[in-house]
Amino acid sequence: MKVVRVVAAVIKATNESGQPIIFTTQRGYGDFKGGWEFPGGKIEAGETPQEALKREIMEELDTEIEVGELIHTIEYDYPTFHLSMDCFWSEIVKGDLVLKEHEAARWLTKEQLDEVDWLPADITLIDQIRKSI
Ligand SMILES: Nc1nc2c([nH]c(=O)n2[C@H]2C[C@H](O)[C@@H](COP(=O)(O)OP(=O)(O)OP(=O)(O)O)O2)c(=O)[nH]1
Repeated sequence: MKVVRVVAAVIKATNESGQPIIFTTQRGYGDFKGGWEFPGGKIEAGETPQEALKREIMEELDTEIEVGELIHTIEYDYPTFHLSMDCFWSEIVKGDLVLKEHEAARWLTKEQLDEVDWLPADITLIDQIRKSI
């Protein structure tokens, strides 16, 4: 099966009440349109995962991020391809998260993590994030 190598940013910040919040975006096009995900995309030849992630977030959200630790590499079989997705903790360095490709975005507290319809591959990661924020 074809393997698709993707990187995704779990962007973390703090709300007015001091609670940790996580940024998520809704797909605006394609097979998974309407599903919620972590922004990111495919790694191009010659890039490290961290370089790819910084590039993708700049392209999609006009924002510079600092890429932190790897949370987990999701391995998931979709019907037509295998997804291998490195998910990194990230923080905003500069920019306003402008939605250039996505339909919508939300900041979620730990309690709100179940309020959106995650892409199938992301569900296992959500439990891990809930435990670690
Ligand atoms: N970025 C991202 N992709 C995800 C997540 N979960 C998940 O299953 N995917 C899948 C959807 C896509 O098939 C692939 C992501 O690649 P992509 O963002 O470059 O997808 P795309 O369809 O826009 O591809 P393309 O038009 O740029 O070629 O991984 C996630 O949380 N973030």
